[in-house]
Amino acid sequence: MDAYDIFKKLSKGAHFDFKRFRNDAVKLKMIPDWPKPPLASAAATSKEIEDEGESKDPVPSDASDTSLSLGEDDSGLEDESANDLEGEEEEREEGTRVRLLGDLVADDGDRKKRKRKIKVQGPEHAAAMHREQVNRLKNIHRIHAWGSDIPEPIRTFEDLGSHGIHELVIRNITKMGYESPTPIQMQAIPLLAQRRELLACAPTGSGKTAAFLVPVLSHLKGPEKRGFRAVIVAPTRELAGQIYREALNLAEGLRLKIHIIEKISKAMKKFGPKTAGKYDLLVTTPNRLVYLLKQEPPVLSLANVEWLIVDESDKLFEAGQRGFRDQLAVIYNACGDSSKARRALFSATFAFEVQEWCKLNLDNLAMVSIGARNAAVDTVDQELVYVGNEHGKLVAFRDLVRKGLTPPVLVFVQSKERARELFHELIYDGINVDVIHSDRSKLQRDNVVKGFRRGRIWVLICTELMGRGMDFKGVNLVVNYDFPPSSISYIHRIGRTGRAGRQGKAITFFTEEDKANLRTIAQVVKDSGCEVPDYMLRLKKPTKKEKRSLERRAPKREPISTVTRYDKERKLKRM
Ligand SMILES: Nc1ncnc2c1ncn2[C@@H]1O[C@H](COP(=O)(O)OP(=O)(O)OP(=O)(O)O)[C@@H](O)[C@H]1O
Repeated sequence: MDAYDIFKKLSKGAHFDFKRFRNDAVKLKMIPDWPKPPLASAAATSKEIEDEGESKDPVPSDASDTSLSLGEDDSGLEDESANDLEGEEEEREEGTRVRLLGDLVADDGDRKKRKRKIKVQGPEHAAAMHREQVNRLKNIHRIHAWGSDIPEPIRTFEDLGSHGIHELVIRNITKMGYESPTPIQMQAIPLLAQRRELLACAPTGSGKTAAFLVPVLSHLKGPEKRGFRAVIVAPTRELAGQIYREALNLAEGLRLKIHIIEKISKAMKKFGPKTAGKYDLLVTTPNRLVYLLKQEPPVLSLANVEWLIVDESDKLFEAGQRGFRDQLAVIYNACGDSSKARRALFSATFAFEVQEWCKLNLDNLAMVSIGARNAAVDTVDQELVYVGNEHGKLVAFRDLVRKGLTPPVLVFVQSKERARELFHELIYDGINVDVIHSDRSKLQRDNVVKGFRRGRIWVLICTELMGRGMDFKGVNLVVNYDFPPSSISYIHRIGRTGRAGRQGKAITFFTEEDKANLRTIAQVVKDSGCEVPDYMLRLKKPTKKEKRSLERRAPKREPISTVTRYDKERKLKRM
């Protein structure tokens, strides 16, 4: 048996790529060296190739650049010829001999296999491949979507054009330096562009604001002088202010009139019947809006509203804030033709009650969730530090300062009083520190936020007020001076750092008082990839009742003061 025979035997049933091995075959004088055919014939259909295979003529003159394949069709996956091939196959008998090289022939023993493979190709095959790619994209970005007719996620911002997004908005996205869409933007924008009602849940700092602003602004297109056509509701005025600024940036050039309700008294004068018509988009907290709507006659009209967006929806629905559902009903009912008004709710954390409410109230609901629900972002390096007692917290914080803090730093405490106390302790330590809580005037709050953004304030002491939605670029460290009341609060607080893919750090102090919630929060820390001591995960789980009571009432703590009770008692004894 010579090499030729061996090759013949070995190549039986094999795929032979004529394009790749033609030179070798010519060198071995297995086939004559014909000139290359023009491209047109290289693109000969599979049917032609198969017909050749049946030909009596051993090597037709234009066969040299076609791939003869067993088990595969190289005519192109989406080529209709694949379908032709299918028909052809049915008529063939088993055991046909197929030409491999020159006069080399092999029994087509793989006939059945080939039949099956060829059959799945064609338009259905292309559709299956496409679905597979979409699924892969969703898996990579951990996009989960539920509902009927969910559109495909976009891959790039260029794809927005095919979803009808206004070209000026696309230009503004680029101007803002956003290079590619975040997972929530990939899926939520096409859904909202189809005017679907939506419940969306995506991690802190993952670009939810743009995910709703882009389709809403694009839908508004330009000024229409019909009054508000979109309303965005957020839980705090600081967050409303932030959304307002992002809306102005994304809407540049659209000439839309975007308004934020800062002061009720101002709004009362502003929205007279003559002026109300000139606004297009309203950003507000629910209390202010409901107050204005409940005036007789209502101070503003939502008769032409087409979009109602709720940011930080689970905060607004939180237990004890039962009122918000009623407020939302007041707002929604004020939207003239409510069937025209589409609603979308966004948050970083998922609440079962919100989902149930949406299922009950929203029309043809779509739900999107990115990654694991109620998880901390994995870009934050987290640490839980036992500090013994209240005095230990001050010592530990001063130790952090001594070792060198890299500003900006956010420090969370559980109440306004404690925010004040900590501020008075730290103000003499020579660090640029300030404090924000709901007792400070609006002007003071605005100035503090501005100062922190501009780097004038290095350490900002705050209450839960700053926990939601606030986007301070480059916060390096979050310190939970007081243990958070729940894992949800923990996720939002530490989410002020490690935003938009940046790295961040979070340090959480705990004492004996915080044992009840320690296990739950330690689990969140562990799930996001950080280390926690095993004993924490073995602690007793808090009951639902305990959890709820902790959420409502933070543990009573010693005042924040360098002078401890022990020192005070000793001082008194000496007197
Ligand atoms: N596609 C993008 N590419 C880069 N940066 C982006 C993109 N989209 C948004 N950002 C930026 O990411 C940061 C976080 O965005 P945003 O405040 O909307 O987050 P979020 O998901 O609403 O967070 P939170 O849950 O804390 O409210 C912002 O500074 C925003 O400018």
